[in-house]
Formats: sequence, C-alpha cells, structure tokens
Amino acid sequence: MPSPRRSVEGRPLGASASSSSSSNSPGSPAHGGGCNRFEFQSLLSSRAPVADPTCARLRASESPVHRRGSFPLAAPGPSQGAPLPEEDRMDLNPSFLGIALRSLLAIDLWLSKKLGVCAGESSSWGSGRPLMKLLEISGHGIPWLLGTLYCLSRSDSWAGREVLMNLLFALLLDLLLVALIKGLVRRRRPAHNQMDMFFTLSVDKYSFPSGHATRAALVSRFILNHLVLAIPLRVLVVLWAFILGLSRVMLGRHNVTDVAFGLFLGYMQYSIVDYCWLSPHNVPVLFVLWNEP
Ligand SMILES: CC(C)=CCC/C(C)=C/COP(=O)(O)O
Repeated sequence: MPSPRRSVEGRPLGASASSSSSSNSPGSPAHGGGCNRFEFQSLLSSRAPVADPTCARLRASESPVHRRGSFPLAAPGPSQGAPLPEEDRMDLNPSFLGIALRSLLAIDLWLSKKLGVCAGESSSWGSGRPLMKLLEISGHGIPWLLGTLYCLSRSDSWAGREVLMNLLFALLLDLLLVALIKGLVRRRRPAHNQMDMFFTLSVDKYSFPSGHATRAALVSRFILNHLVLAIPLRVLVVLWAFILGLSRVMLGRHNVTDVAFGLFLGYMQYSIVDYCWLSPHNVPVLFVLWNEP
C-alpha cells in the first residue's frame, strides 16, 4: 500500500496516484516515473524518507553518478540508517571552483594523452622520439650548469662574469624551487611515460611542474634581457622555449598543466633573479675569486 508522500509542490503523491484512473501516467510507478519523483525528492531534501526500497535501489544503481563511483545521490532516509554525513551533503552541491578544477583536470589528462604522440617507439609519432630527446637534452640542467661554469672560468670581463654569475644563481634557484614544489605536490608522471630520462634527481619521478619548462622560460627571458641578439635569433629563443615545453607533453613526460605552470614559474623566477641581481657592489665576496681583468 502506497504511503502518503509529499510531491515537490507539497501535494500528497500517494493520493493522486491511487485516485488516478491511468496507472501509466507519467509519475506513476507503473510508468517508471514514480522513481523520477523520488529522485526530485531526494535531491531537494536529503532527509526525505524513501518509502519504496525497490525504487531506491533502482535509482541508486541507475544513476550515472552512482555508476562512476562518486558521491551518492540517494541519501539513506531515517528508515535506512543515519542521516547523510555533512561532507556528503556538501558534495551534492559542489562549489563552482571545485567543478571548474575537476573539469580542468579532466581536460588536462585527456589532452595530454592525445598529445603524447612520441611517448613510445610504437606511438603514432614514435619515429620523432629521438628528436624530442635531443630537445630534452637542450633544456636539461646538467649542460646548462656545466656550460655556465665553463664560460665563467673563461670570461675575461667583469660585465661577462657578473651576467654569468647571475645565470648560475638563476639555474640553482630554479633547481631548488622545482624540487621543492615537486616534493610538495607529488603529482605522478603520466602513465604512458617511459622513465628513460638522462640524469634525474629523486624528485624527478614527479611531474608538477616541468623542470625543463621552468628552465626554458627562465633562460630565454634571461638571454633576451642580457644578450644583444638580432630579431630572428630572439624569435628562435622564444620558439625554443615553447617547443621544448610542447615536447615534454609529446614525449609523455608531462601533462599540459605541468608545462603551462612550468613556463609561468620560469618566467616569474627571472623577476626574482632580476630583483636580487648579484654584483661586485652588493656581494663582493662572490667576485673576489677574480683579479681585475
Ligand atoms: C640533475 C640536474 C642538475 C637536473 C635535473 C634535470 C631534470 C631531469 C629535470 C626534470 O625535468 P622535467 O620535470 O621537465 O622532466
């Protein structure tokens, strides 16, 4: 026997269903619409009693949200147990920011997988993998550190030494900040990545942010500000940074957001370096290694 239930408008549903001559009318249990009404009820009030357990089970298993194994739409009524916990009720009404972040993450994973065309030899662009790995070496920390130290040892002008000393400081600051953030965020590299990178640190098992992207943005901004270059070369420097960033996703090393944030972070790191610019006037101790050229 149907128990009296309240509809959305406040009318008793049981009465209308039993008094109606057509049991196939939308909303009646025979039509399958009875469950729909329950759906409205449970969404509007998590405390609404679930009068028909068969309907409740059907509703829970049919719900696409339930199938995905996410938050429960059908709250157990007082007849079934405790009221819905606070955190679940908050899930029923997720914030705009939460939805936006989850959507961004889903798009990020989907796009990164699509772009990971050189992730393995058997990938669709697998033959381009050696070229991508060459780009990887061009943005690796070791060649940049060794190259800067070598140029520093060969430099015969104060101005050159000052610039190279600051480039060295920038590279070390970058390594430190990236290691710190990677260690804090601990985002795993994409599943399709082959961990065959040359000389990595322990935090490099994590992917956020991309260390190559931060270095590329930092070094390019540094070069553009401290080297006098012809326009085509300046364009080439900027292109190198962006192509290196893209190659990280194509190689399957990173998700798009790792690279996007990496480029942003590298760009901002240059501002820190510029602000703390080392010179013989503010840190003479760094420059005492050299005699006047
Ligand atoms: C050992 C030194 C000096 C640098 C490590 C460079 C490296 C392997 C960074 C990882 O970059 P991604 O985060 O882009 O994969």
